[in-house]
Amino acid sequence: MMSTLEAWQIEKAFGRTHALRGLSATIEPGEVVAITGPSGSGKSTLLHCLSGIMRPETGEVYYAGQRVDTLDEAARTRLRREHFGIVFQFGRLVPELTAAENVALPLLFDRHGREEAMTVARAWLEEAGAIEVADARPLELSGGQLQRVAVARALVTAPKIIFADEPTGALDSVAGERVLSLLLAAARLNNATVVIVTHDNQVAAYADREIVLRDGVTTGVPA
Ligand SMILES: Nc1ncnc2c1ncn2[C@@H]1O[C@H](COP(=O)(O)OP(=O)(O)OP(=O)(O)O)[C@@H](O)[C@H]1O
Repeated sequence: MMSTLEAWQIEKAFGRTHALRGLSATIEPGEVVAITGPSGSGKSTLLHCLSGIMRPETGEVYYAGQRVDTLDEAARTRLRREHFGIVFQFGRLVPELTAAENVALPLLFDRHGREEAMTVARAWLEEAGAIEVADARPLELSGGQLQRVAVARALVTAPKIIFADEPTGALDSVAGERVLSLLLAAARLNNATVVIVTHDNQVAAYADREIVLRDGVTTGVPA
């Protein structure tokens, strides 16, 4: 089974809004997949269901052959910490911590010693082109720097799958392209799968495959 990710007929509603309406998708190990589609078509909801942040109401989600959607919160959190890395649009770094401490955090949760965690964190900041801001706090960083730190944090545990929700959405095209190529290069180092939600056709062009959503289901027709 390896690290295949599968969704079978998943449905998720928020009140009367049916964000996902029976969506099925399979993502193979090592694939780079862009989830695209118009605003409100369910892209982020799909990412949240695949990554175990959210549970669909019906349908099934599997990671490496293991059912994910029926796991309780603690087990899904453990799965995310051990196997997944997640990059959000605005970094979502902890403001009180330095960039290096933010990157080290997943390792500290994983019970690594502080010194080792900081060494590995700095190595990933170097890889992400953000070593010069290692000791700065998030409020002192530009959007591009924030996202490079967020990428380093997502990769520090060598995840099997990297989920990114509009990782370049807050950046201009030059900074966005830099963050994206860095994310993909780092993923390749680990043979990781990459699942990116994006509005941006340029970002989608980097993907091996596009999953196009419309009204909570996949469509073969590009948006
Ligand atoms: N937490 C929530 N509470 C209520 N409604 C929600 C919630 N999350 C998503 N929705 C609704 O579900 C639908 C799908 O939202 P989702 O964020 O998945 O779409 P999207 O394709 O990622 O949109 P965008 O490109 O604008 O980010 C939308 O109508 C949205 O308003």
